[in-house]
Amino acid sequence: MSGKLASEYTTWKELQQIYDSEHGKLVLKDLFAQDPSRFSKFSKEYSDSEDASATFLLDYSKNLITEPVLAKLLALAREAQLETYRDKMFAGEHINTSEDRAVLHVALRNFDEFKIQEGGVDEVAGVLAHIKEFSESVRSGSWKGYTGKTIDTIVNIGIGGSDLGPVMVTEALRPYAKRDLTAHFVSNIDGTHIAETLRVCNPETTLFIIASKTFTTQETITNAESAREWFLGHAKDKAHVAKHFVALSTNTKAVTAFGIDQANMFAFWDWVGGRYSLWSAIGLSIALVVGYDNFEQLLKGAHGMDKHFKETPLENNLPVLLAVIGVWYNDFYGAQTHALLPYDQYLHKFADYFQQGDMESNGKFITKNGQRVDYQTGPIIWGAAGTNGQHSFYQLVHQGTKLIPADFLAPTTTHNPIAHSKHHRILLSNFFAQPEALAFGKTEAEVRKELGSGASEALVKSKVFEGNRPSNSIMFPLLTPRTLGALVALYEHKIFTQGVIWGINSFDQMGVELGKVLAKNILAQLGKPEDVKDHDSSTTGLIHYYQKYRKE
Ligand SMILES: O=P(O)(O)OC[C@H]1O[C@](O)(CO)[C@@H](O)[C@@H]1O
Repeated sequence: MSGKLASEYTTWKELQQIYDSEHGKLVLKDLFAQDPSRFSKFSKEYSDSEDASATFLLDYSKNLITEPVLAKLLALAREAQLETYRDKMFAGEHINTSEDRAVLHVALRNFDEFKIQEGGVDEVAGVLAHIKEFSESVRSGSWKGYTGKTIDTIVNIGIGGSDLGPVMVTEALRPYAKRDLTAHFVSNIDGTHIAETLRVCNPETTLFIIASKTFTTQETITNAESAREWFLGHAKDKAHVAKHFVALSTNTKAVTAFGIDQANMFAFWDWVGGRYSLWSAIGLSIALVVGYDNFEQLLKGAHGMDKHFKETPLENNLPVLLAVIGVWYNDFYGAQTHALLPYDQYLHKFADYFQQGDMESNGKFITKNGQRVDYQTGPIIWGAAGTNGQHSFYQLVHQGTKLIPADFLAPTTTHNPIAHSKHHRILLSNFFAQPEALAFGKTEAEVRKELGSGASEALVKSKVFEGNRPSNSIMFPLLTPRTLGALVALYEHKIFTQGVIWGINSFDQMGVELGKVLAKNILAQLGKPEDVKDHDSSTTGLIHYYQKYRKE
């Protein structure tokens, strides 16, 4: 990130030349045929240096790369000064320049290993101790509600990063969950979300966790106020709020103004970005559901990946490899999306989580220096847990007109080996087959042979799979808290690396502001048709339609 646009880097131009002259030769079938050691060249095993059980294999051999292409992509990362920016992040420099903030989610899972200078870093251990003490008191039943009953339900009220991380992780770590503690997550301002949740809650045994970094987010505060009103409708006495409402926030003033005791507030700091906050107090619901020890394992797993990212040469650095290969497709092949396809039902929220993680981080057309980019930045992230996607959108992935790079993820061992792991073997056979089909396809000659001479030309053509569609495969022994931590941090650092290459600030989110301001203005005009002012005819027409048909 040298003040230049990425497209001005020498290596970028060289990559463009390579793409222009050689991409036609990058055919996976041929690349594998020419090199029997391609898999061993282009795959790496990660192992947490302190706990070898947190390990995974990254196979990136089914990508449209050769050793020279990969070397040039890594040279691009170097020309963008990735190593310098990585070190700045770990040192606590204010690399979030537009907000003049450090970017230190890595400090939340550091356990005193790296030296990081920034106010609040020395308070991390204290907040973790608070999370431990509180989560253990709720889980053990010693924390009592206003009628003396133990808590059996938690409702996390938050949105964006204050919701998606806890949702994704509590789903991913269900095998470790306390089964008699029900967790709900309310995010949407649509009253249906809180109403349907409260319908199944008992005020005497429910704990509300109000999760908001700023404690000003309209959705969260409105939902929290409705929850408090519902609660007081039953409990009557405001003093009981202390037993049933806690806050996770950086904004002490707003938390106390809401009526939550400061003793029941779990703090974090402005250097924790919302979409990187599951490791902070925002993870309280995770600790409640899976227990503090498992939450700590999650943090340690992420820390292991932080160490790997910080200390490993780029050639062997897994987040960097994923990032530069992503840049290859995004900026040279013109791919617009990237699919995350976990073959693990527990990871069914993984793509949703990284939709915010990646798209809110790298969905930007202005560089840190205020220049408009002349290349694509962050891809559209999407996906679903296998094998559901196969019966839905894989048709387009295999035979559509778009190039869709994808990551396939799967555990070798399932938490649910029902029917002697028959389900898991079938699941994995699909996990192995899909990348193979994408990469190698099926030729016209093969189809003809299969159909015999009577088949129509149209039928033959429709059954051809062009192949040469790239993917990464990630396999791990079992989805444990530590492995999950490592995987999430792997993608976080991939996003960071791509942001550095593109020269953008991955840590602000100015693009969410305009809609919020317009909505505030419109909210004040919803009363009467004559109040509706200063809009285009479409927006005015829509508001008038609402005013005509609404029922209170
Ligand atoms: O935690 P808060 O402050 O309520 O913010 C929620 C979310 O809103 C955003 O600021 C914008 O969508 C996200 O970055 C953030 O995760």
